[in-house]
Amino acid sequence: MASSILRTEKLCKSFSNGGTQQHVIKNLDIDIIEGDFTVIMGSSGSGKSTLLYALSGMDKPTLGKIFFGDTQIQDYTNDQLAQFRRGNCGFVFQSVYLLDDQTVLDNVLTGALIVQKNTPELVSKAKELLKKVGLNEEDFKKYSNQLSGGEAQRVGIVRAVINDPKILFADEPTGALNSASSRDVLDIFTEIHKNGQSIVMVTHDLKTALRGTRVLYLRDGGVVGDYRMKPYGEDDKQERRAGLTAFLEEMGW
Ligand SMILES: Nc1ncnc2c1ncn2[C@@H]1O[C@H](COP(=O)(O)OP(=O)(O)OP(=O)(O)O)[C@@H](O)[C@H]1O
Repeated sequence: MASSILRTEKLCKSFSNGGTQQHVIKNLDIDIIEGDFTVIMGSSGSGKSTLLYALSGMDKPTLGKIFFGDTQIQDYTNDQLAQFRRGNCGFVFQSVYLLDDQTVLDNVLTGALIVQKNTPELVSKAKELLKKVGLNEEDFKKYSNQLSGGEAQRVGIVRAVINDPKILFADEPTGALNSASSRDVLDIFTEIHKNGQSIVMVTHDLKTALRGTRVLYLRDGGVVGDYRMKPYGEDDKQERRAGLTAFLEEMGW
């Protein structure tokens, strides 16, 4: 049976903007299921990134509870949250932020060494993952200014999964890429998900959302729509697109 990996109870996140309180997330109860590829959508400013940051321990909620498995993380200190993130979460953002003075391989290893020992097995794993995303031995020695945007994002994904995170969080991972690179990156997400990785991804892009198995639609600080799809590739592409489009139209997207 599908089990919950991340759950919120009455989650609230507010910001003080120019003296007024802006309530972005309001009493939100959601349940993220292990093994799902959950996509968070909603109009601009609906709080998608805010929710992702709260769920992943990058930011603290204003009120409410966040359960990661049986562990509640909402009252963690910044140090505890940092430790929690290192042990449980991987992150892919629109901008990759590779270290300029390190090679591709060292960028991946630097992320890994935060929680793992530098062993020949770790180096082999990093190389194997880099090869899986289409990079070769020559690419491993390159610096970030020698990579295309798509290549850099693929390195970013390897860096995010090298520590086997329980959840991979992504915020508009194809936002800065052209359509060919976007497709390559989305194919990698599909492959990672097929291998059992739980993913939570924010996007405003239909093609990206089509890769998910569940789409949560945010409005007025809450989830107003919850749409399910089969894993990508297991159904007719046109029907899948038509189904998701109809759902999003109903949501007023
Ligand atoms: N650190 C912050 N301080 C103050 N206000 C913030 C902060 N972060 C987000 N907000 C506000 O919260 C609201 C939701 O922002 P958020 O970035 O979560 O929306 P979004 O749905 O991801 O938007 P977009 O699709 O445009 O990226 C916005 O009005 C934003 O100005």
